[in-house]
Amino acid sequence: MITVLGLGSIGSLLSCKLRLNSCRLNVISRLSRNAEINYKEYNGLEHTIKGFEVHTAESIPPIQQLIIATKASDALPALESVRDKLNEDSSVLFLQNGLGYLNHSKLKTFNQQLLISNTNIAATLVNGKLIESSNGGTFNVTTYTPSQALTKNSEGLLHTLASLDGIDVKMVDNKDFLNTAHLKLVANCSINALGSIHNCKNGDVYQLNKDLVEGVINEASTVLCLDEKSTRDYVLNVLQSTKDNYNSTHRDIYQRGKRASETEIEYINGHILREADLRGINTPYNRYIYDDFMCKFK
Ligand SMILES: NC(=O)C1=CN([C@@H]2O[C@H](COP(=O)(O)OP(=O)(O)OC[C@H]3O[C@@H](n4cnc5c(N)ncnc54)[C@H](OP(=O)(O)O)[C@@H]3O)[C@@H](O)[C@H]2O)C=CC1
Ligand SMILES: CC(C)(CO)C(=O)C(=O)O
Repeated sequence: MITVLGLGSIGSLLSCKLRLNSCRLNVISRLSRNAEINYKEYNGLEHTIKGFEVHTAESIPPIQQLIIATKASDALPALESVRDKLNEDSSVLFLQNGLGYLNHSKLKTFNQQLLISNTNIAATLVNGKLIESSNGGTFNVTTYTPSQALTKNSEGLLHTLASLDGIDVKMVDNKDFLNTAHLKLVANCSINALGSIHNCKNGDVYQLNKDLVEGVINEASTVLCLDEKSTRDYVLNVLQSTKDNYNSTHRDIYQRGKRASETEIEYINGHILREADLRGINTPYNRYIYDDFMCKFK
């Protein structure tokens, strides 16, 4: 059985899709929440989704297959909070945006199989209502430890994920994963901070910030050694396919009242700045966006 840790936008979306597929699941939330989600599918169909149990980390039964659906900075503390509920053969899937948050020696103390992924599905939870704002999407998945064979629980978890409506799961090797993660990072570098600064949907980011978006794509492609044209095509495609979404950082700022330093921008534009620094590359557009965001929401 799958356990979803974190009942925000993506955790709720996966929980709803699992329930619509008649899968049994447990969810973990820090707040006591109603075990009911009002879900509006991308195609406009609305449902009230029930039938899953909301637990705390303390009350959750033993976990076989875990999806960590928190923000990047919460992912390791969240995993730690359920350490004693995992068995040796449990499987854990990360899906966070951003890079650098898993570079922690603590992860090596987990014997369970860890899977890392990036995804282009999109959703927003507004006032208790979950709005799906992408027409499905893909999870690019790899094992955290390179070239590991999948365990039974990992296979089961990915098989269930792939059976959900609109969800595609691609198992890739570590090199290809890094490539997809880098592309996704450039999309997030172009969208999340700017969408928050301008308080706009993804679909309006480009028109409002054409020069900045083009500058960020150019810089990030250089830093991450990506082909600039295909990176640009990828970013424009994400902007279009998620045009009705307020990005996940926007929600942290406007709905949760988080400060800039508590958001994922540190692992998004911040990651590019750190990599650029290491390699002596000048990234004025990224620097401008990062500083503007940090100053505006300090
Ligand atoms: N939203 C989107 O469209 C997309 C998001 N992503 C990525 O997916 C990840 C999740 O994003 P999103 O769903 O938007 O984020 P949200 O902030 O909406 O949800 C995160 C949830 O995690 C919960 N949480 C954090 N720590 C714990 C913990 N220790 N125990 C239990 N619950 C915890 C938070 O709970 P609490 O309410 O208590 O703070 C919150 O409900 C992020 O990395 C994001 O960048 C990727 C693609 C698209
Ligand atoms: C794909 C996108 C930009 C969707 O909004 C996202 O990853 C996010 O919101 O963080």
